[in-house]
Amino acid sequence: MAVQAHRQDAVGSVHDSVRDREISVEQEHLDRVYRRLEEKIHEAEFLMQDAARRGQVGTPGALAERDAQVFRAGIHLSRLNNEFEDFLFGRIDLLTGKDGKKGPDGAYTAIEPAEGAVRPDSTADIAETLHIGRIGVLDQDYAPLVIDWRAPAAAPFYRSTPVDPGRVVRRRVIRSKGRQVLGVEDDLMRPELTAYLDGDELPVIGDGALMAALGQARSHTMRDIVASIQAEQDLVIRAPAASVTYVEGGPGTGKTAVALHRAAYLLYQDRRRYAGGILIVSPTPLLVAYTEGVLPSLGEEGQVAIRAIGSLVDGSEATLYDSPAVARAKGSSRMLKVLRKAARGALEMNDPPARLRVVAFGRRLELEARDLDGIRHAALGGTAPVNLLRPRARKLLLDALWERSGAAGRHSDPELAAELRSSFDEDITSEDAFIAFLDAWWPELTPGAVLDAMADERRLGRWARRILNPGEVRKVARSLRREGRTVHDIALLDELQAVLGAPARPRRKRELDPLDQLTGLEELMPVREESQRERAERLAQERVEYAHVIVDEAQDLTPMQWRMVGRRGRHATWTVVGDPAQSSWSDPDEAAQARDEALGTRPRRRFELTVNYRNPAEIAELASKVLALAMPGSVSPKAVRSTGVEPRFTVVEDTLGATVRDEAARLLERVDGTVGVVVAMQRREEARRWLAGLGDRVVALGSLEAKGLEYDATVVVSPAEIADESPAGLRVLYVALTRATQQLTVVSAGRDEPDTAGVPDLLRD
Ligand SMILES: Nc1ncnc2c1ncn2[C@@H]1O[C@H](COP(=O)(O)OP(=O)(O)OP(=O)(O)O)[C@@H](O)[C@H]1O
Repeated sequence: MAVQAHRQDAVGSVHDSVRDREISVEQEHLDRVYRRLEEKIHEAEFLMQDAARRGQVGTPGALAERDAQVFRAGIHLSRLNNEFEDFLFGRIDLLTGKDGKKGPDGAYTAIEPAEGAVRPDSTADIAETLHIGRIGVLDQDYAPLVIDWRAPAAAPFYRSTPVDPGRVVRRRVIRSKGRQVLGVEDDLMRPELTAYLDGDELPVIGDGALMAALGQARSHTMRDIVASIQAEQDLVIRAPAASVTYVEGGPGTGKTAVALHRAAYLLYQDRRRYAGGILIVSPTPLLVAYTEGVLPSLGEEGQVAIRAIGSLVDGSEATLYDSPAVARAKGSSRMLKVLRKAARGALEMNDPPARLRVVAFGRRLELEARDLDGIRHAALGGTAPVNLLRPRARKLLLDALWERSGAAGRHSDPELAAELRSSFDEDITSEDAFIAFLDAWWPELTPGAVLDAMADERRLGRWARRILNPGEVRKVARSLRREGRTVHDIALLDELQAVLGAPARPRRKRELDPLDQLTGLEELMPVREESQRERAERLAQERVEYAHVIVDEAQDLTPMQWRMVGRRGRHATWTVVGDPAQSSWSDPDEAAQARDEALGTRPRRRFELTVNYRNPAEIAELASKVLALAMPGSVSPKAVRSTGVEPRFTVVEDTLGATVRDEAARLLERVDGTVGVVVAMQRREEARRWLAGLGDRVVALGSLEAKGLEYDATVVVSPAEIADESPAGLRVLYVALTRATQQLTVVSAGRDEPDTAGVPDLLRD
């Protein structure tokens, strides 16, 4: 288990003066680091000025050199400025290592202590002290002042536990703001040891950095967890990027946090390889907005695109939700066949001409409907995408006309015959009538046009015969007639793009990371002119495939969505994180099959996260009742905190809206941060009106929108209504019940069948 015991009980209450002394020790170190950073900033500024001076020389070589220098200095400055805030957060005190080897960051590499490091009387000397931060800083002599949290030397900060301490004796979390150290908190990894640092006994301070972090009020954006990553999480973050890293864990186990930190780690560890980009697929735009700040806080953004599953196709943005029945049909792999038929059928949707009439070699030639049908049929027999079959169809038309012309037998000499044929083809294909015919008879189709064509129920009925039932056809067609696209439509559009073979976009130059691959001015210019964010957006738009794909909330991807995501990582390595117990997809087996197809035969390394850092035990226990119904036999993650506040149960008295509003207002008074009100999807709009005027600390969410988010307190409205809304309703309810970090109120209506204490049927033992 990751949460370590503290020696505070053993040593009694630590005297304030010891705490103050330790804070001032860290303050001294932080001051040194800042002095060094300032030196580096001056160096960078000097470089920029110097480079500007050189620019006046004006030779092409000098200009290129100037740009390179300005560029490097600019990056340096921007990194330093960005990471100035709160970038030193940890320290480890270590025993002498097994060998005396040092790594590139100047720290000793041995994981285990040297034989004699601990003396027979259980005393030892601290041989090395490392400070951990968001970036690495070396002093003038190349000794490490701060180790980058992603460097191998920093791993013991996260991995070491009292059970398996390695060389670590004391692990310290440093809290600082700007240039000031505010506090320190220690975990002792070898409580049995008396360790000495510079001749004095090693002091141990504090009552748990992790608990302090977990208890903090939540805002509308996620924070990084770089100072308190736990050992089982660190194993995932630093897992080698070969093939597929597959992570399962219950609500609040840090899957999203781990996925984001892993992206930062991979970039640090092999920037060149990931110049091909990292894609993070998130379930909703709300979760994208919630997590967007984490990577910049870790100093990474440029090469990572975080995109909602409904925004993966450029030019189309999902703005609507489908009803569960429609979602089930659209997400299912049955749609694959429907789309293939639609793509072919759509060629004929605009009443194509029934005959072709052209003049060649002064003769009128004609193909009748029956001929044309035969030709279309033969052309569609090819396996290529429909748009790319057009040249084949054109060729078959010309063949038929050639045959009809009777010119084929005119020359026995093959060369002359070929010449005749080519002038025949040229004659026809330059004719306006033929060009117009081809455009109408084999139009170039776009994914959007085909999807729109499926909105016609009769047409869709034809294309989906024996694949969707008539009820599904009616509902899907109706949903496609609405203004705007749903999240499931986006995967259909992407599939259609593959089926149709939409015209390939012009190839652009592969984006190189300028830090590693400084080759010429063309790579420098855009970087200096764009903000990091603009650059990330541009890269995301230009890229179709990525070097690494991270899928968050993977349990929710439908088979069609897996196909869409799979296309973006055909040659990628993958990190897939999810929790089957939270799946809102009705048929998890079908989705698992599609996932396996997307990931191919790549070997998988499985990891499990077992500790719930979000919910207090009181809330986790209530949620586990729904888990038992939704997925009998599954094990809830272990909650690390307890608040002593039991969930509250209320029954609607007057109107649902008034009760919910009162409960939300009550919670707003009790917590400092955010309040989330989770309702069934059909009540989303209504719920927003209920909360009008309560301020921006409170938000109303449909149950599917709550995915991945968290609030200080939540109101879950009518568990039965949420559970009844879809075949996966109980799992969706489990998600809703696990969003709060401090307090939970459950509001029940009649259909919840509350008992006298207000506890709804679904949440009773
Ligand atoms: N090591 C940690 N230190 C501090 N906070 C942590 C740590 N691990 C997770 N957390 C916090 O726990 C909360 C839950 O994390 P996260 O949202 O990543 O979990 P999740 O597994 O993705 O949850 P869900 O499946 O419910 O979406 C977040 O507030 C996160 O910051």
